[in-house]
Amino acid sequence: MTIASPKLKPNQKKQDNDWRLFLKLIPYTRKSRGTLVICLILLIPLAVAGSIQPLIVGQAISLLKDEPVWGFISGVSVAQGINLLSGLLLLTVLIRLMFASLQGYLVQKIGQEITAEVRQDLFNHVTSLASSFFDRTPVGKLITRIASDVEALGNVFASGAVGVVSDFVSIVAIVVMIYLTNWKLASILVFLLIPVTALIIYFQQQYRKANYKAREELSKLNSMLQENITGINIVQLFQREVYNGEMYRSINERYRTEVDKTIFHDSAVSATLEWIALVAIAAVLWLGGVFVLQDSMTYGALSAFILYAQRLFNPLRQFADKFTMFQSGFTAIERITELLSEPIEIRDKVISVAEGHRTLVTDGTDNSKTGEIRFENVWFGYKSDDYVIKNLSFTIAPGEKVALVGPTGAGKSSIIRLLCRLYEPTKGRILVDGIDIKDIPQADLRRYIGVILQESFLFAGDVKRNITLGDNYSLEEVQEAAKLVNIDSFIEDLPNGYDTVLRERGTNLSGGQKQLLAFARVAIRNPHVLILDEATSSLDVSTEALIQSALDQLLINRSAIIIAHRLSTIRNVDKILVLKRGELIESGSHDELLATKGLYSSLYKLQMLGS
Ligand SMILES: Nc1ncnc2c1ncn2[C@@H]1O[C@H](COP(=O)(O)OP(=O)(O)OP(=O)(O)O)[C@@H](O)[C@H]1O
Repeated sequence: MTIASPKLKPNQKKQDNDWRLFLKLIPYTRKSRGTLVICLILLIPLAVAGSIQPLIVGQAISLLKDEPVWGFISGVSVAQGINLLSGLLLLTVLIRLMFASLQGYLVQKIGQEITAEVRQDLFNHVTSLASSFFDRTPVGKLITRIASDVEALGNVFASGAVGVVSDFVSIVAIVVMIYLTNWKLASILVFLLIPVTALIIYFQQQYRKANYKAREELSKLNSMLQENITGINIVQLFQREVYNGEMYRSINERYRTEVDKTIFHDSAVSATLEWIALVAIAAVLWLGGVFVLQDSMTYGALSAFILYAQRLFNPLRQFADKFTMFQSGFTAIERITELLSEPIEIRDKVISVAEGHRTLVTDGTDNSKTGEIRFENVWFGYKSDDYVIKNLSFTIAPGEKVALVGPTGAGKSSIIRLLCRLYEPTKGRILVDGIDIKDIPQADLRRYIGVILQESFLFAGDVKRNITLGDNYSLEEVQEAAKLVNIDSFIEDLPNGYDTVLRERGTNLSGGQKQLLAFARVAIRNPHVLILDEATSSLDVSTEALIQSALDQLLINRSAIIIAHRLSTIRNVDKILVLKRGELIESGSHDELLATKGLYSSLYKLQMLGS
């Protein structure tokens, strides 16, 4: 399920936007619809029980003052009447107590269900977004949205949503009751409601604006915190603690200022209501006193009225409190919607049945005829006007080993990212076994190609899980893969072998050790094409030799693209493609390129001189 909507900026909001935002959540209530209906039905007994309580108190006072009372207590003694009325009052209290707790529980439950579903949708959506999205979005910002915005939304449902409806029903019930009791006094109260409502709406709007800004500042604050924790080594090595602390302080200060504004507007609502409630009670006492003196109103009715006046402002105050939460909730929905409507730029092509699926051969044992890679006039730039790959064309035949060589920033890694479809070419086509990669489901493509990067990411969990990554491989298969890349003895030497628990991001392993696991991770998947992007550069010479001999095994009958700065490691490949600023400038075998005396030959000679 996804919420798709045009992006909303805070200053573009129209009045009805709040409700439009709210409606976006309706699909999420589908599962809890039954519970929601029960909550709404419970509102009726709750409102009725609440609104007759002042009347019962009024009747008791009338009974004591010998004024006209309800029929069923007029024929009994005062003591009996008081007993009956107390019993009735107790009953209403019990009804409210019972139903209010049941309703509270059910509403919380619905809130949690909806929140969980929104959170899941956000996770699924964010993990489907293309790399370019992550290039421009700070991690802390994403985490804030997924964690605290969803939480704010949860709070709306947990105590706000049905609560507001219940407050509204209470207000309506009280208004009906007071009009039935005395329309003149009732009109004073209702008249006072008008300026109160206007003031509340004004303060709420201000609150909403401040809240949006506060959330934005919180995102920035979290981004910075996340950056500093992730890069803690650099922060400490370059003594950036004080400098970064100052930057953090200034964002923190801005966040505090915005939160202050939200608190001010929130308190302003409560203070206004407090003040108006007192004015209302004074007005009722004054005018009601006059009516009692003129004998046009009973003491009992006046007492009931004073209680009503208090109660009318109570739900209004709660209404205002919840409105604050609602405003935070709307801000949260707005920001969540923004993220959910972030387009998934790289999608699998929808293929009609007639067209048929074009999938790669992934389960054959003979890899020698598969794994052809062709770039056809490919152009690509991370920014639209700045090409880092320019009109690139080359073909890698099945089983061929090709090295990409070139100075830093020449575009070698970008070629790999394009081939794995982490980014889309701006122009041109990339084909694998004659099929445009846009026509291949991403999962198939990425299963077909095994990539080992310079630095591998490890997840918290044990060694085995870091190799299987949740796929269904037996321990024997994992051991076999480890043996294939010569790292079985390394794993067996770990404290608990394959069950050794790795900490987050694998910090209890060295850079080279992490890399070894990455080799097993790819080997177990038996890919048709192997890509090594500076994969062995973090290994010491003897480990590299060990891995290299394993790699030679792994590379048999498989196409491979190898990126290496140490040119001595790629001497034996079938073909070397030399890139400079995104362009292919030389191509051929090691010997051919040396003979042409171009960029490759000068790079190679420089390295030979160095060593
Ligand atoms: N995520 C990104 N966003 C914007 N520009 C990028 C991004 N990644 C790389 N670039 C730019 O693209 C160009 C090519 O980068 P690429 O990583 O492909 O080079 P490379 O040849 O692999 O370099 P190296 O040998 O240093 O790894 C560089 O100029 C780099 O600044």
